[in-house]
Amino acid sequence: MKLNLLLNPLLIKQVQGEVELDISGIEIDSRQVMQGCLFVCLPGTVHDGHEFAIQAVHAGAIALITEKELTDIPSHITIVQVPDARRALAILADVFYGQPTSRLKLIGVTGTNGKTTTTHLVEHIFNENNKRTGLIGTLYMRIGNYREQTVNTTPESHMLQRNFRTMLEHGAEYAVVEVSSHALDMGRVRGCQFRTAVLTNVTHDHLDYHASMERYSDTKSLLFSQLGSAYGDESKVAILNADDPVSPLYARKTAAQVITYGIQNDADIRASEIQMKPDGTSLRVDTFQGWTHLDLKLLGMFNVYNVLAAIAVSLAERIPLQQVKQSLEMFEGVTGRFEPIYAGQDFTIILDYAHNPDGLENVLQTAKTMTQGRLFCVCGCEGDKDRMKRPIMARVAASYADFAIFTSDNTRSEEPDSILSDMLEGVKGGPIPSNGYTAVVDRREAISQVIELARPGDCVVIAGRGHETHLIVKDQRIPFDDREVILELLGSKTNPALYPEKWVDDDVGVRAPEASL
Ligand SMILES: CC(=O)N[C@H]1[C@@H](OP(=O)(O)OP(=O)(O)OC[C@H]2O[C@@H](n3ccc(=O)[nH]c3=O)[C@H](O)[C@@H]2O)O[C@H](CO)[C@@H](O)[C@@H]1O[C@H](C)C(=O)N[C@@H](C)C(=O)N[C@H](CCC(=O)O)C(=O)O
Ligand SMILES: Nc1ncnc2c1ncn2[C@@H]1O[C@H](COP(=O)(O)OP(=O)(O)OP(=O)(O)O)[C@@H](O)[C@H]1O
Repeated sequence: MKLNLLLNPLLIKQVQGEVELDISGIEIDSRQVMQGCLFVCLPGTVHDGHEFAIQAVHAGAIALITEKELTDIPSHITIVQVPDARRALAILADVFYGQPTSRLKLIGVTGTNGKTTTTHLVEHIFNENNKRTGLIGTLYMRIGNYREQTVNTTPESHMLQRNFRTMLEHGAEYAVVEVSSHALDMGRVRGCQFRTAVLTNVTHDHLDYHASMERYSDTKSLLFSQLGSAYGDESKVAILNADDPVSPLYARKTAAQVITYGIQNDADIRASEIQMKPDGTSLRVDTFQGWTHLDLKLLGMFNVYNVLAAIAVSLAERIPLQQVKQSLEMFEGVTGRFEPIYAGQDFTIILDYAHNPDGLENVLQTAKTMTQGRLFCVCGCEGDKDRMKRPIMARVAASYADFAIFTSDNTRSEEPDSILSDMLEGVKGGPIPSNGYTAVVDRREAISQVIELARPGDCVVIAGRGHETHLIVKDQRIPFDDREVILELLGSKTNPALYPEKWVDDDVGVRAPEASL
């Protein structure tokens, strides 16, 4: 596409050089630049993209979008100075990829927990009902059998728009996308024409970035205010969790029609008669399209909320309730989200992605209701992220589990001991139940200990990492997959020849190591 066409909608401070250029792509990372690219210099949290402009030119960039004047750039390179490079990036990406969201029916899901599960539920229902649907989120971008890996839950706007374009090329009618608070804050979804916005919930997370819950909640509400205030042929819908206290404020911020869902409070779509079983959940759902009974394979009250949100999205798209029911009852769950791992052992192991207080509490609450014996939990907290949630998560784990092992997650630049100390602050001397806990720095060792402790009827929750296959330690990505570790350790436990004699003791109290580092 010609640079001058791309620049048309932009507010520009200054242009230096030729604009009748053919642009082959848009890039924000000098290491990804190809010949003929337009390189957008973004100020970042670690670096300033302007510092890499010359590398981008050497890699093949023929034009630059900048916020500052650059001095060392060869004169044949076009430099376009704009007031705000991030805003410019969103507009450029939208134009470059042919405004794909004006042709896709776009559904955005935001919230602290449940985005991945809800987007997968929506994708599943839509695909089952012959509405070809693409998905973007923490796990991947996918449409049909085509998949691409994503670095962020919500990619930067140039990647996002490229993904939408790919979906259109694969025949998508709908796109369902997880919208993180970081993405809303950084304007990654600016330019996206959302048709439906969904809120799962707002609870404590990411306060390293957003600083306060007020700020975090305000950022999430942007998805709803950005639905726009025009009423065209297509009606915009905001789907809100009636049991979350932020919802009335979010309703006020949007001009769209509102559908509420919930369990406790009055709602347009409401679940009742909820029964948790070992292999699923049954419930009654009352909607503005009548009522039905559901027998889900999903476990957990939190998943009832995710299902209600997905029902709301589906009914807004006029999919009949009975068809929604049939699709939901076939849904098997999402990888690493309350996923039972079975390798012939005589106790339950749940692999889960809960990495904040509310997620962990929900998961352990659910696990407790299905457990006849003792409940064990392995969990950790990430380094260089929200320190405030560490003691809270430890307290949650120790309150619900009969025995909790605190261990390492992505430690990044921090020392594992220091993260564990922060966690232990939450259980030391506080008014928590007298359940046992310990801290084991090595994650594999922590999982090994808990598996050895488990006996028939017990349940082990390995939380925090779900689908992840690497641990980030300093600046290294070290292969570590909880699922593989669990299966490997179960292999030795379920194989009697390898079963270690020393673990035959059944008394957790005696075996629990000291509750200190
Ligand atoms: C805090 C944050 O969001 N950081 C994002 C940001 O990185 P950054 O600001 O640190 O970038 P930087 O390293 O300072 O570099 C600044 C600029 O220089 C460029 N650069 C840098 C080095 C170089 O050699 N050449 C070069 O051109 C970079 O590409 C960038 O454009 O821009 C990068 C490129 O788009 C993102 O990948 C990166 O996300 C990182 C991986 C991240 O962890 N983000 C998290 C906080 C995040 O966004 N999470 C949410 C979900 C959270 C959740 O719900 O759990 C998400 O949507 O993923
Ligand atoms: N509606 C919900 N309410 C509370 N906790 C939930 C809910 N849904 C899922 N969880 C818990 O949160 C974990 C993450 O779920 P999911 O991946 O669907 O959320 P997410 O919002 O996509 O998370 P992330 O943004 O970190 O990728 C699950 O493993 C489960 O423990």
